Amino acid sequence: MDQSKEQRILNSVSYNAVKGDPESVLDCIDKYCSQKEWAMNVGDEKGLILDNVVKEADPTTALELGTYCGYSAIRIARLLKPKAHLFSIEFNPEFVPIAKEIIEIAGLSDKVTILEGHAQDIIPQLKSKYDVDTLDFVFLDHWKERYAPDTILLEECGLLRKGSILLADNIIYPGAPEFLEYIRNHKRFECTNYPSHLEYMKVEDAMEKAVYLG
Ligand SMILES: Cn1cnc(CNC(=O)c2cc(-c3ccc(F)cc3)cc(O)c2O)c1
Ligand SMILES: [Mg+2]
Repeated sequence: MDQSKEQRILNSVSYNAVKGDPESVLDCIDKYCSQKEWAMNVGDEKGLILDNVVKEADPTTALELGTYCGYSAIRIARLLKPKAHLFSIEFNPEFVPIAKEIIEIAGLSDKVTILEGHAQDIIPQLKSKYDVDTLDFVFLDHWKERYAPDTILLEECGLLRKGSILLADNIIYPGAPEFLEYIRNHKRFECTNYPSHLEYMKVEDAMEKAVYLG
């Protein structure tokens, strides 16, 4: 059977990246996806925004919705302090083993736990099954129409605390209008918009940061 695009990305990383060097894995994926095959990694331009917000949050416990090939998990995990940890939820069973392998090549397997399943099923288990107290940082990059309901679910599960930082990808393209409406009209969130571009394209996109006020 033909290899998938995601398998080809893993092949490229496995062949070209320096084992244990997250930067070289990121550079390899960005090179492959800008020169060979486009893929929906957050990419280098929006990746810098992600880096800055992670540095601002300096999270002990972080959550990512939408692992895909592990690119943003590596961007986040490489900035985490020694005892900090990232949980990343991915529903597509084809992506999970590829992301695990790419994160292993980056040398970050100890800092990232990939949870396979739908966010709405796993979020309610984070406290009981994964010993999570509250989340310091959440990166939303999964199905765009799930951003709003899953944000509400995070709050309902008591996973957000005063100062928790949410960052959402693809606010413009593909777009997350319900999320934007929800987050900007609820007094419990303080929002900041970061204009950017769709990964590897000249198409306009943006990220939205929302700080939970408790
Ligand atoms: C299958 N699947 C597993 N996870 C997801 C959630 N992510 C997205 O849907 C997603 C899509 C795009 C995108 C797609 C087509 C296009 F023409 C332009 C942009 C970009 C992104 O950054 C994304 O995060 C989808
Ligand atoms: Mg995205």
